[in-house]
Amino acid sequence: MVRLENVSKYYADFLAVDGVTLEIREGETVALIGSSGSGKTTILKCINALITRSSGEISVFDKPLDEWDPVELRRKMGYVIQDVGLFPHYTIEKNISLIPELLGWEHSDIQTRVDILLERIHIPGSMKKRYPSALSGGQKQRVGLARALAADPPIILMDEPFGALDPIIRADMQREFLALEGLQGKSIVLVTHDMNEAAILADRICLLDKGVIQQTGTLKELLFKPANEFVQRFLDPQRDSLEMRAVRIKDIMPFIPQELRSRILITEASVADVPSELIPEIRKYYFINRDSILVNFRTDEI
Ligand SMILES: Nc1ncnc2c1ncn2[C@@H]1O[C@H](COP(=O)(O)OP(=O)(O)OP(=O)(O)O)[C@@H](O)[C@H]1O
Repeated sequence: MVRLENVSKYYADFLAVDGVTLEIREGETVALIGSSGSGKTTILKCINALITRSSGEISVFDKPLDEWDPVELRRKMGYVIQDVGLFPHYTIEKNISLIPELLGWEHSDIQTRVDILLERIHIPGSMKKRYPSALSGGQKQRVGLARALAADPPIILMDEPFGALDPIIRADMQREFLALEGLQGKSIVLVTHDMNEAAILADRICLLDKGVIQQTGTLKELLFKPANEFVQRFLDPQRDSLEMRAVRIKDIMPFIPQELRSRILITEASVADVPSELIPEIRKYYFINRDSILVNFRTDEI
């Protein structure tokens, strides 16, 4: 869907992205993660041609980026950025309509689309004539997402989409994001600083340091088969909570007593997603048996 082959980017003589090779497959969410300045935003901007790479190849739907008509490329990619980037002098409705207008949609089709999207992001239709300054941070974020989804692009690029939100709204938005009709089936590249966010939202995680990919893989792979010491150290501060996210209830079922087992209904869920009243008990059995539980993850089964 989107393929980067040995992509590098220099700003003057500073190498910000160094030989990145990465594929984002149809329908998957890939998180680009790494410390500040590791090149995440630069990679995203290279993908949507906001900046030009210095070397390497990028293709979208198997067509080299340079062969795409810029308007057609925008049609394929929605872009969501941290400070939302809503135009303050345009109403909510107008902000969401921008790309469909650019693409020459009929006025009535645009109106219908705006109403559908507002409903999906749980913003009352009565608010569509408001300006962004009259919205909360979480609402602005949702309108930013609606704008990116307006022309139903198959690819969504998101740069720290929840970065400006306080932790509680952030957690709410992450949950909404996972459930949002309209995002299902899309290929998503998500830039984040937050390993937990990557763990919750992404199918695969691409960890960068100083412009170089250190490892691309599932959360399990990064946790239990780190490619190098950098990966290991990057995950260490949150290792317990990340393990809870990677390990599923069914993985620990044999290690918990029958009485507790009968209270757990969804065995496909990760340990982190069990009902809050069960978490302390499950954690207890998880930590007592941790080595036995994790043995499978350290083998080739991942
Ligand atoms: N226009 C520019 N001119 C010069 N250097 C730049 C420019 N844009 C980014 N850089 C540098 O390139 C490096 C990578 O920047 P980039 O914004 O891609 O990193 P990032 O991982 O997204 O960082 P952050 O998490 O802080 O947003 C940084 O050292 C940054 O200072």
